Amino acid sequence: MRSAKRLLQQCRPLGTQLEEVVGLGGVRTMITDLKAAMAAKIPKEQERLRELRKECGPKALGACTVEQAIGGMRGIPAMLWETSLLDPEEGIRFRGHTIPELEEKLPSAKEGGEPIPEGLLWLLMTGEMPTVDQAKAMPTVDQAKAVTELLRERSKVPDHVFKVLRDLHPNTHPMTQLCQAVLALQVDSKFAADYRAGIHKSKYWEPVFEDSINLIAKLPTIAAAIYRNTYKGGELIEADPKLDWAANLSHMMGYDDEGCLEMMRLYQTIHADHEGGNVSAHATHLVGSALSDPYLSFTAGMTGLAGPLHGLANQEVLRWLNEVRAEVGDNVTKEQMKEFVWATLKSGKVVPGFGHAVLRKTDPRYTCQAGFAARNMPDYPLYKLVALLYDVVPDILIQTGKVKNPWPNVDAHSGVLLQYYGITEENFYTVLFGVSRALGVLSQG
Ligand SMILES: CC(=O)SCCNC(=O)CCNC(=O)[C@H](O)C(C)(C)COP(=O)(O)OP(=O)(O)OC[C@H]1O[C@@H](n2cnc3c(N)ncnc32)[C@H](O)[C@@H]1OP(=O)(O)O
Ligand SMILES: O=C([O-])CC(=O)C(=O)O
Repeated sequence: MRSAKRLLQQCRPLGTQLEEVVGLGGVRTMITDLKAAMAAKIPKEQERLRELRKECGPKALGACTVEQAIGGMRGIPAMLWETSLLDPEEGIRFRGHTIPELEEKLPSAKEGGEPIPEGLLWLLMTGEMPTVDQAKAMPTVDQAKAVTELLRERSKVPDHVFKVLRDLHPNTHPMTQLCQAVLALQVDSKFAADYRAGIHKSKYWEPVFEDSINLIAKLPTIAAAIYRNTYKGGELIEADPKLDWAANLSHMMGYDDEGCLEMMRLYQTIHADHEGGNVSAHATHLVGSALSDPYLSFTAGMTGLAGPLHGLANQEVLRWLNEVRAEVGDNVTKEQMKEFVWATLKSGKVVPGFGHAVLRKTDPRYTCQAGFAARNMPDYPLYKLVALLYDVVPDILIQTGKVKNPWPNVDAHSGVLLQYYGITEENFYTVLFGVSRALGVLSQG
């Protein structure tokens, strides 16, 4: 199943822009409070959806074939997904912006640095690029910085959640731990409480927003606790109040290298959203449609992300690369690599990190990470090994005659960046993916 957004664009009334607010004395101010920004938009968005239904309700979006029904509804434009749009040739656009555009336009923590996910969250939720405080004429703080503060205020994780994590079987996979921790937080769901109290349906968005922000704010601490419990003897590290959301995740895991902080900001930005038809987004949305609260819905998405054909592929890529290195050493030749790829296919396995349900070109998130690696770790052997795969794998997958997209996806490259900065425990990688994915699937709401 895929987003119906492109087909619906023809029916879209004029887009609503986030308005500047004229305050007391006629001084123009810009909304920096994310909830206020949402409150200014939501009634119009609700109206737009009603209009869309009224005007375009009976229009057909496309045909549905038997193959699509058998193939898990791939390619059927059957879901409205506002936050991102996936083009098979071009890749993902977040609210209309490509990955290179985001790298250029989103605010960063330091001059010319990587984008911060707080800016992306503002963009995903409001549909507007966050302002930065460069035009000093505006009596405002940076909108992305305001999101950093909002998340910091809500970041405290209740003790009972740490207890749940500590009591799990020591072999529990980090993704299973993530799901358990999020479910443990559900006791504090504002949406569940307000629903019980009889909230009017036009107001649902408010407690959903509160739950979503509370959850996003707590995820770095939860992820870091899973990491430290599983691999570092359980000694937790406090958040640093000077750091932003993604940098704090790296810091609480125990990685303070400036390069690693920048890598984590980029990683958390680009993994956030991939339209609505992928398993994690679809599962979150599906469960949410039963009015299950954001904690329950997000957990459904995470159980899907934990599958090896979806988010767990980043773990599988590293395992697979380590098998190559164990068998032939670090200086793998092109011929040895080809043999290894064929052996993988002949044993009935997939080549992890290659192929895609929608994309028909190299994933721009792969290209973005390869660019980061070229800038920051040009001589790193694992980076070179992944670059060699790019030369070898697509040709072989084409020769199988059945793979629709032989090019690498996001998961082919993310492990290289993490390994370089010392985060070597590949079983943990999908948790980092999941923390980022919360930004997209919870913004879609
Ligand atoms: C964040 C993400 O989720 S990105 C995806 C991460 N997953 C991976 O990297 C795992 C490897 N890739 C794959 O398994 C697939 O390409 C998927 C799951 C991503 C997409 O699956 P599909 O939409 O079914 O792909 P496609 O239509 O090309 O599949 C046709 C055939 O090619 C096979 N194929 C597709 N990709 C690969 C691959 N990388 N290696 C081997 N075979 C493959 C499929 O298994 C299928 O075989 P079958 O007819 O014997 O069942
Ligand atoms: O879109 C998909 O099917 C899978 C994917 O790349 C993602 O969810 O990031």
